[in-house]
Amino acid sequence: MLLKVEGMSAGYSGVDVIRELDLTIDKGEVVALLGPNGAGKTTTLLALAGVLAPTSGRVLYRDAPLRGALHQRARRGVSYISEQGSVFSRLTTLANLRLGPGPVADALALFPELEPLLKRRGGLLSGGEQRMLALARSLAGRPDLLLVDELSLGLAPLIVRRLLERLRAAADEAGTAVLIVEQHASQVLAVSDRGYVLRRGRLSLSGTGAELLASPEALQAAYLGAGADASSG
Ligand SMILES: Nc1ncnc2c1ncn2[C@@H]1O[C@H](COP(=O)(O)OP(=O)(O)OP(=O)(O)O)[C@@H](O)[C@H]1O
Repeated sequence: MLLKVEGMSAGYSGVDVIRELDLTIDKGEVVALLGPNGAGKTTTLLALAGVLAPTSGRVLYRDAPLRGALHQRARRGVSYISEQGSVFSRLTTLANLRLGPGPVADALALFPELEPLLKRRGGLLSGGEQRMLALARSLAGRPDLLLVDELSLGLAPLIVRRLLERLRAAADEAGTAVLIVEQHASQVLAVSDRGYVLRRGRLSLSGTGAELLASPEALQAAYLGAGADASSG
């Protein structure tokens, strides 16, 4: 198992907003972390990225504790793309790519769409182009574990599909394990091996991507808190 999270709790100012989470990710797996607004998805990623310290539980990465700040985790192959896109808005696309952990040529091979945009400042790129830039930069470094927050926020479905397919390819071709946070379930589950649904900081449902897609009622119940719900705390 690449990543094993056991009983992880984390929050802000001494108040836990995620509680006792258990989750695993294997090499080459795409795992969706789903749930309604405020469920704790971003908080989970922040805790795994080293931005936020868990208040309890263990996080094992390749059987050893995952510790330290984001840059220290990056050396162990962990990459994190925040909801804001992780793009430096005053730097050009090219400068953004050069700051990345891998060759610029590799980033451009993954997203040739960026080629005509190399001289443009990051802040002037469209939302979709910024997401491509962030993904290209990260994937060029061939991370072992990629944590991605809200890829689809405000983007056209076609672009979302392109980005998700790139992530699936990174998992299949480079063995990257991807944990992807999404509010909208169906598109991401279509490329995911497994999914977890968070509700009010606790896991309320999990299954394979196919299982979760095949049972929209269970998924909806997990979001709304009806039916099979373990998140009443
Ligand atoms: N910096 C913060 N300080 C205090 N509380 C916070 C902070 N960030 C988030 N929270 C609270 O923690 C809870 C979980 O937030 P989180 O952002 O992890 O949810 P989410 O599932 O990612 O939601 P969304 O889909 O809306 O982004 C929410 O109740 C939120 O208000």
